Amino acid sequence: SHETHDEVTEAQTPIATGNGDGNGDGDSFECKHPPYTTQIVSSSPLLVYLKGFLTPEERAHLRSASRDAFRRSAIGGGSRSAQRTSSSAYIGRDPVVHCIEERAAAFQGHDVSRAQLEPLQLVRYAPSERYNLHTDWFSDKSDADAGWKLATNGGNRISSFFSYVYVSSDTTGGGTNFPLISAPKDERWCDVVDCDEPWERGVTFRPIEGNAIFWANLYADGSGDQRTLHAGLPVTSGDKIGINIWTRQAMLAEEVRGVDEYPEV
Ligand SMILES: O=C(O)CCC(=O)C(=O)O
Ligand SMILES: [Fe+2]
Repeated sequence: SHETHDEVTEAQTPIATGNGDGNGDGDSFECKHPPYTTQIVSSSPLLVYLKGFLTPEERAHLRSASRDAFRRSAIGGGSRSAQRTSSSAYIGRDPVVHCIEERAAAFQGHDVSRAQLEPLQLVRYAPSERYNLHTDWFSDKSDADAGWKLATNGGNRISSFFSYVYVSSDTTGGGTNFPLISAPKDERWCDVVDCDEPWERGVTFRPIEGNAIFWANLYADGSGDQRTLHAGLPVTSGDKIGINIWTRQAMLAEEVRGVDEYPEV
């Protein structure tokens, strides 16, 4: 219909026209959430697959806004590690980021607010780079600065989104593997799941631009769920950029989240 056509045009034009500085602060941007689809992969722990969670325009913006900010990734405690050989970049809040934050919070229901989200983190992998098996939730034993994280900053990570921002056409490898979650059985999953992996490896999602996985990290009593163990498998060729959206149990201090320049109206 005419209306549908208009919506598509509006969703695509504003970011592209912006003010051209790549900061997403052009005043023409209007947040329009894409009609992404969701499917449950596992109910315990909860793991949901989302198709079309990030639009092509949002992905292009995330890439250009983070281009110069990548540094060798750290793990808990702020240290470099052979466990995680990727580069990461934190991206400041701008209208596009705000829009993605709003979507990520809304997906989790009315009891989760945008103020519980950590600053969004992009992760870039070049060939051979990977992130070995880990959980995203903090355990005070493994994290040198867990006290800082837990006390002042909203507690533990209740959930994670990992979305694929960029996957070069020659990319091989680079799936996201959950060894303790059973792979779904129906062959229709094979468009997003690597069905060539042996079943004892659990489930491996192939990196597909715009799609995302969401999972719950904690049990109802707040303790970490070890079954959420996962890895960013080595990229064997090409490049992969993903984004982490982590939600805490409570609102984060402004010193962590940054002043909210784009409050909800
Ligand atoms: O790269 C991936 O597929 C997963 C990355 C990840 O788990 C993380 O950055 O915490
Ligand atoms: Fe992770």
